Amino acid sequence: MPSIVETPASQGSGASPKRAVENEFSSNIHVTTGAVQSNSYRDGIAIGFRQLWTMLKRNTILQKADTSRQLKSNYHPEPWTLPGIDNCQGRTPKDPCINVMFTPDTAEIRQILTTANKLNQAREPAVNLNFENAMTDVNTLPSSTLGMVPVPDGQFIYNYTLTNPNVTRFGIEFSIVQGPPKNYAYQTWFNFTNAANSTDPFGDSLLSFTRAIDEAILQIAEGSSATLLATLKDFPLVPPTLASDEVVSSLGAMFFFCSTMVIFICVLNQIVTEKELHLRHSMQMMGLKTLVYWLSWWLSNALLVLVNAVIICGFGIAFGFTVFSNSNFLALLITFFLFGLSMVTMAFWITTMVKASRTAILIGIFLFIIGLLFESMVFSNSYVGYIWYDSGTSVVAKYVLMFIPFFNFGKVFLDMSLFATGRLDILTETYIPGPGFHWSDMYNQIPTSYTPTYNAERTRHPDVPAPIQSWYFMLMNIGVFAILTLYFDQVVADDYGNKRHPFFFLDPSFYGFHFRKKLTGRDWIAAQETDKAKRDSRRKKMNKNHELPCEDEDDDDVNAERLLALDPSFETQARICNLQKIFQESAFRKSPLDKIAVKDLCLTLQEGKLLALLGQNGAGKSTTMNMLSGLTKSTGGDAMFYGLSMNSEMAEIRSMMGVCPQHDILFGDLTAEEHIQLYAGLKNVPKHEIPRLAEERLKAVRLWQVKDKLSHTYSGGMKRRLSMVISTLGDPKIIFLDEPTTGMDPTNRRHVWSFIEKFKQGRIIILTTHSMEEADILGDRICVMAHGRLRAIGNSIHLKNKFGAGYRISLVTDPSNTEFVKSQIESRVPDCILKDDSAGALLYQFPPTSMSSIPRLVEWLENNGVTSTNVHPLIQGYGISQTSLEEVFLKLIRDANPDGYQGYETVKKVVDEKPESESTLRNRGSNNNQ
Ligand SMILES: Nc1ncnc2c1ncn2[C@@H]1O[C@H](COP(=O)(O)OP(=O)(O)OP(=O)(O)O)[C@@H](O)[C@H]1O
Repeated sequence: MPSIVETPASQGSGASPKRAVENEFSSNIHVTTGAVQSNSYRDGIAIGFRQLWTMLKRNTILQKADTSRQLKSNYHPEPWTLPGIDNCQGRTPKDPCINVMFTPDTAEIRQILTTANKLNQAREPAVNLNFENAMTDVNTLPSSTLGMVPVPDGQFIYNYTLTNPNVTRFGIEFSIVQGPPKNYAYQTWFNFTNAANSTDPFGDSLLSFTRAIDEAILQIAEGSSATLLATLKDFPLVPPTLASDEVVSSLGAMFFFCSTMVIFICVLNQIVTEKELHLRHSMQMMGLKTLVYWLSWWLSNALLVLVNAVIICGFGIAFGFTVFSNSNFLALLITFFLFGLSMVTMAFWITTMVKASRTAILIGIFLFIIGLLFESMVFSNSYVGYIWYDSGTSVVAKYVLMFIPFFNFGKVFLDMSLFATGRLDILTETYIPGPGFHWSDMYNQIPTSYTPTYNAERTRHPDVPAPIQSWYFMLMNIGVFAILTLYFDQVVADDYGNKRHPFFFLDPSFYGFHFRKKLTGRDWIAAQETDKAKRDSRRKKMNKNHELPCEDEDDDDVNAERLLALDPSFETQARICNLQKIFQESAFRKSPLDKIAVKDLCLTLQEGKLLALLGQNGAGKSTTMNMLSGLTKSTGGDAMFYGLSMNSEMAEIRSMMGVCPQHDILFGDLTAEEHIQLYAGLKNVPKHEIPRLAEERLKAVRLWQVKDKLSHTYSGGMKRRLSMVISTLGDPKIIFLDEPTTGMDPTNRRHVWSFIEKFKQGRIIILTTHSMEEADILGDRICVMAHGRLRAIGNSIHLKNKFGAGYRISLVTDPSNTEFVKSQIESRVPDCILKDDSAGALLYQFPPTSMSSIPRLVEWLENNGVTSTNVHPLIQGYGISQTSLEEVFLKLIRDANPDGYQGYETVKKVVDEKPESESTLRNRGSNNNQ
């Protein structure tokens, strides 16, 4: 401890006492602090150990004190007056019972029991126990309460108490060995449970009974040499197998609900994935009917649900669950089947509103959890399970519950399990087997004995309907969900924006009744013109506040094609008139900013003449194909194929149409041959023809060798070839091929080209492509689109001549002759353009206007070229080439994009040039401020 002392130094220096204290203190502190620092760690451990030791000592002392106090009380218990044995009680207070069963029945044992009875009489309360007739049958129940009953042996006591729980109060099995010394041994059987004849070993009655027997033996054996051995044994309990049965009956609805819900989630996933991959659309384009589509899914899932129901019922019976073994098999099977079907149909309905499979699975899991909680909480006991049927429950709640399949399933399963598995009587703890669930029970209202009294004050019983009602509700669920599926499938917009009017079902044409007169070709064309005029005036009105960019004039050929398409006297197999597609920015209103993907397209199509559609990305080619194939609804105009209108008779057109969409329409888990079988089936190709067709077509596109491989193992080019072949099934008169050769190697592409070339006879084929070579080779007519409009149309030569730069001639001469050769060429073709002149190599361009002069020039080149006689020719060599289609295409695209083509569809000028609104500017300003 630092000490405060006055040192001589402090005194001498005249320092204040405070300073002296500080100095002293601080010097001491220094030492002390050092000592504390060096010892604190060790001291800390030492202190810890010391504290631990102290606490251990304290605990030992406390424990010793506690034990000695307990021992003291055990050694010297409080005195206790033992009561006598009172009368037994049966399963219920009214039921007769047996007080004592004893064995063996000898005079000596009767003497012991008589003495014990007498000794018992001396206590309060006491019952007088008489000897009764012997009992030998374990199934005999007493008709009145019995005193002391002789029985054959200990095994009988075991069996009897097991068969008839809570009937017997005590059993006593003697084993007396005659001495000397004589040994009195006995075993007392007692009821260990808290019910009815409870003989709680720590309570009074068991002690009273053994005490009475012990005293009786001591009294009888008094004066002789004897030993006494008393043991205790509890009666057997209800076999443990009942426990699992109890779980199945109370939570079965939950367990069995799970297997059906797995099917539910799978259905959601399968159908939405099919939609997501556009496989459903492709099948519809190939003629698949909506009703057939749903019915096929429904039937295949019905089979799955049936198998699931059979497996559940089979396993339930095999494992011996009473709810299965004690119920009518057919009733159980129908219950599981109807539940499965209603969940499957509910899944169908959900799929109509979901577009992504991931969302579908999440919804499935969510409903699974909700259902699981529902089944486990509501239908795990009859109290909550039946509370909904009370007159006090709101009618709305009842109706809402009716529409939930798992509510109806839970209810009927609860009914069955209550009948089948019986119940444990709470009062007597006795298992009372159920009467079993019979077919007739489906029609009977649930008896009030099964429906708990749950309102103590008003003691109401819910009026629980017959189980069959839940079946009716499940059937109703199936019907309602099926109707909702078909309705939502029509009115919810698909990926292509197709949807019907919410009241489409009021239109007689939906049911196949067409009261409107079919238009003749002339009237149909007139209608298209009127329609276009209306559209134009509407659009003008809407755009009056927006300055639209000036559109350049249509090309002559395009105008001529328009006139031809709108000329009723022109005979052709198909024509497209003023076809238009606008993708709206907002689902609710039209706006000048809506995307015009295709604008007033007019075309004529002839059999045997393939039309190749070229255009930059986003030009509107696929949208045109989608409209023509019925995948997307047009927003204006129409097309007529063989006298059938695209807008109103698409179903008929589809029967003669084949489509190879831009994205492959293949099922990963089907082989090439199975695809042919599927789509040929949809196209109604005669069954016997399908194998021949498959071989012929697959060989043509070189897929025959891999016909048995699953399509997901195919390369991109192979998938494209298969999609192409599919579009040709069913001998279609109209074929749409949207970029059919994308991703194919040159060899296979040529095979496909030759296949298309042969196939186009007698058919209308429209093909879109980005390959100029493909268009050049296959296209009888080529049209180029840009920004949704037709820019040029004609055959390859015509387009090259019209839009190309003409011919190019390159030649080589001796540099000394260059000027002479130039003068000769320019005199023969005055409007030629010299493009290159270097070291005797000349490159000339001849515009299309100079076409007539070219033969003369070629003749002169030939005469002055290398021949067998002329070894030093003026012209050492020359070559002539025409402008390629690619150059024509690039020129047209350049013309259509005066501001430069970025490689993608530019946003409409009107958007670019739209003046920034005040609010936008304000927002920008505030963002900058931030
Ligand atoms: N569902 C849609 N919603 C909005 N705009 C769309 C939709 N489908 C297409 N478009 C737009 O319509 C225009 C034409 O698209 P389309 O797919 O027909 O072009 P394309 O000529 O087939 O292009 P590509 O050669 O790239 O296939 C594009 O600007 C595109 O962005």
